Amino acid sequence: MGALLDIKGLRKQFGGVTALAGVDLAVDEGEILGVVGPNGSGKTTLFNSVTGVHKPTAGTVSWRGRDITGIPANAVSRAGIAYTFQQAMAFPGLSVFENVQIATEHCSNALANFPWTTPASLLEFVGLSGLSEEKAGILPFGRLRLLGLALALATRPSLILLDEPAAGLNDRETKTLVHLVEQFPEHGISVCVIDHDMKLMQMLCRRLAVLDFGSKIADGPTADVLNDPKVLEVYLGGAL
Ligand SMILES: Nc1ncnc2c1ncn2[C@@H]1O[C@H](COP(=O)(O)OP(=O)(O)OP(=O)(O)O)[C@@H](O)[C@H]1O
Repeated sequence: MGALLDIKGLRKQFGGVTALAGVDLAVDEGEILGVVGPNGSGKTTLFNSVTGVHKPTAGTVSWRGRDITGIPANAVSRAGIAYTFQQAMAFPGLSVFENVQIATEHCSNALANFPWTTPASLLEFVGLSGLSEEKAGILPFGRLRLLGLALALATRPSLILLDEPAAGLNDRETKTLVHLVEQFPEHGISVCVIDHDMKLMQMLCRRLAVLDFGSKIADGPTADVLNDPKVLEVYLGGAL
């Protein structure tokens, strides 16, 4: 069986800056894949070039065997790919419940056996039931992150791209996040996650891909990749 998401030769140029220099990356059904790399190595550009935020300069993105290269963000979402940004996106003046309600109402994906089809079930899953009447704008950062996860799940995706989901979270919040994300594959949701927190990546991902200057320099089982001399060299020549 082919990969769920199959990226081939992806290239993104911003004027004279080569953010992606021809990246191949496949996400398989049911996996949690990690993408790491130093600042500016192209991780967010990779997500942006898959999700319609940027049009790739060259290369292809296939989704379940269909070419989706350069399609707009709303079409990517309808296809079943959700994206959580580094900054959680929610309407600050609306309640937590209303935010999730709007997201569920705009969902047209009919994923069989999807467990969280109502705003209440989504809020319960991410542990925000008790805050459903609060305005999203007053939520502390960690809770806002959980709301971002609920909003992504509300689109009933088959794949979620998480961009630095644990940035700014404390240890307890990070554990909560890991506990939630670990459950996604058993509900038919694959995951591709970017983060700098190697402890988090080791907890979540059996496979890691490493970007450096817009090129993939390693891709394989997490423990192997973290011991790869090329990867150690990129991380300041030190142990991770
Ligand atoms: N919209 C843009 N316009 C111009 N250059 C950009 C743009 N977005 C990214 N870049 C450049 O592309 C390169 C890759 O950036 P990107 O944000 O993808 O890296 P990253 O690995 O996600 O970094 P970080 O870990 O710091 O978030 C960098 O040199 C960055 O300055």
